[in-house]
Amino acid sequence: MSPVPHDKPFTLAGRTYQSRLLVGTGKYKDLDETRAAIEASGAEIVTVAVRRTNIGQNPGEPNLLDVISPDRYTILPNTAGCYDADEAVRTCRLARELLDGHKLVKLEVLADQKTLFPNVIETLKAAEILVKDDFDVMVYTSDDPIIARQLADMGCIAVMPLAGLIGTGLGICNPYNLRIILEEAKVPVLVDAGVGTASDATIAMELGCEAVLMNSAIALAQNPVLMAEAMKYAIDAGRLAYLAGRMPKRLYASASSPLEGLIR
Ligand SMILES: CC(=O)[C@@H](O)[C@H](O)COP(=O)(O)O
Repeated sequence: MSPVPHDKPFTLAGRTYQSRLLVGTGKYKDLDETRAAIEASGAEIVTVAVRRTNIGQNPGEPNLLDVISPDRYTILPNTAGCYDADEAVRTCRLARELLDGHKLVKLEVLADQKTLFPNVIETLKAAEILVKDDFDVMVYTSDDPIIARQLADMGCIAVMPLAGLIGTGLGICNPYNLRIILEEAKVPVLVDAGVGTASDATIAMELGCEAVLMNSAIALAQNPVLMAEAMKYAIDAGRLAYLAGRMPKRLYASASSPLEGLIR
């Protein structure tokens, strides 16, 4: 059952999830810390950078899947470290081979190493090829509503605009663009990248995102396991607040206690 009563389930590629928090596996001290933090986060979907993490392509070396079992978690291979469409497509095909025909991928095509900003031209190219090749494509993109719309129209199953640049922890830099993306979304919108602390995740969910993906905020916290747990509650709190509907903002005061019936 969902931790948020009366909520519709979070569904991706025909599968439903209780948790709306997706987590990465990079930057942890060791595999034990990775496992403990992911467990504390309650996440059911774990993303893995295929070009940087051994999921079977280097036999004899420690394999992440021995710690994060595909029997327990949905593994979401991602194309981190790819700078053009060809590289990203090749990486997704490698993941499909390594994971026995697995179709769900997170596409990210980056523009340069300093900003790790999405290269949207190459992202659109890669998305088109991967969708035709029968992948279920979740796509990391800029917070540009027009690009987000094109990616959804092309057949991506989820769009993942950044909150801020990867690894910056700056939080949601442009909530107004996210609002526009969310208003016209035809597929689930997940914030991906830039979350720094629990309140950032809550804001993303309050805005109406279906879920949030993060890595650095948990892995680089002083206590990753505790932060992972904080993120779990932050996501649920944001989702509840979204469903509840916030009060309107006002410029002027409005007394909290009733004015009628006052004893004068
Ligand atoms: C793990 C992953 O997929 C990253 O590429 C992602 O975008 C997370 O970014 P943060 O590390 O800023 O959360």
